[in-house]
Amino acid sequence: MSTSPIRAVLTDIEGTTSSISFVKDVLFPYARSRLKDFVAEHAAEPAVAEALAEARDLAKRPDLNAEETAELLAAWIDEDRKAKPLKSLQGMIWEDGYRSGVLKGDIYPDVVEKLTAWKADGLSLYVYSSGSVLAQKLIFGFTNAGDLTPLFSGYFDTAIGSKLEASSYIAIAAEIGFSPSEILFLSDNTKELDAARDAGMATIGLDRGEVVIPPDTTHPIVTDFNAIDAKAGTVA
Ligand SMILES: CSCCC(=O)C(=O)COP(=O)(O)O
Ligand SMILES: [Mg+2]
Repeated sequence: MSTSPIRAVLTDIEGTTSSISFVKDVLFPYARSRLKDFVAEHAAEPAVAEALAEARDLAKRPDLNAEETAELLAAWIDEDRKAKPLKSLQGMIWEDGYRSGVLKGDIYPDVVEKLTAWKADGLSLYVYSSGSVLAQKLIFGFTNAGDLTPLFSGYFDTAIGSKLEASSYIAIAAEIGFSPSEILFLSDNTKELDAARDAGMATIGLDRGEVVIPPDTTHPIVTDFNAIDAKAGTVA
């Protein structure tokens, strides 16, 4: 139960506003199938070169050439590694797909309805996802319900820190200018919810039927956004 009125909602994406199956069965295969060609064509561009260098650093494989680094990154997609350089490159590859109309951000209808209502009710809305900020703007910018980006006041990825560390949530609160206790964090991952609660945020978990929520979790759990009283930071 939150003690101060909630002024902002911070939401995860995969498993919370969009299905895990959309990310795993649509977005990841799209990026994986284009990764090698994308790296071959764009390896000299600064943002791509930086991501490739960061991947080599993370893997402690400074010897890898661009093609070998693309193979390493493809293996990371298969492992669902939430590695920042992989997430940066995925966003760049998805951009073509969204802009050409091949990809459409698949956002749950209850999310569109409730985010719109919460915004109209004066709450500020933010995103915090392992997907890059570019990927976040794309998934919400090119959705099956139109461009939802006007709903959001800001986006955060793991450049601010790991989603499993309380310090990341404290940094987000400081950046958006609210006290942690004025922020409600929504996620399907109870470890992320633990970190946000340790930072002082109100938390609600989403059980969309795709992950096993630990039965002993102490976070309130809902199956969709309709069951959330965002201003109270509790289950409706
Ligand atoms: C931003 S859409 C792509 C989602 C993605 O790549 C990802 O890793 C999502 O992780 P989340 O933190 O939103 O569960
Ligand atoms: Mg998630």
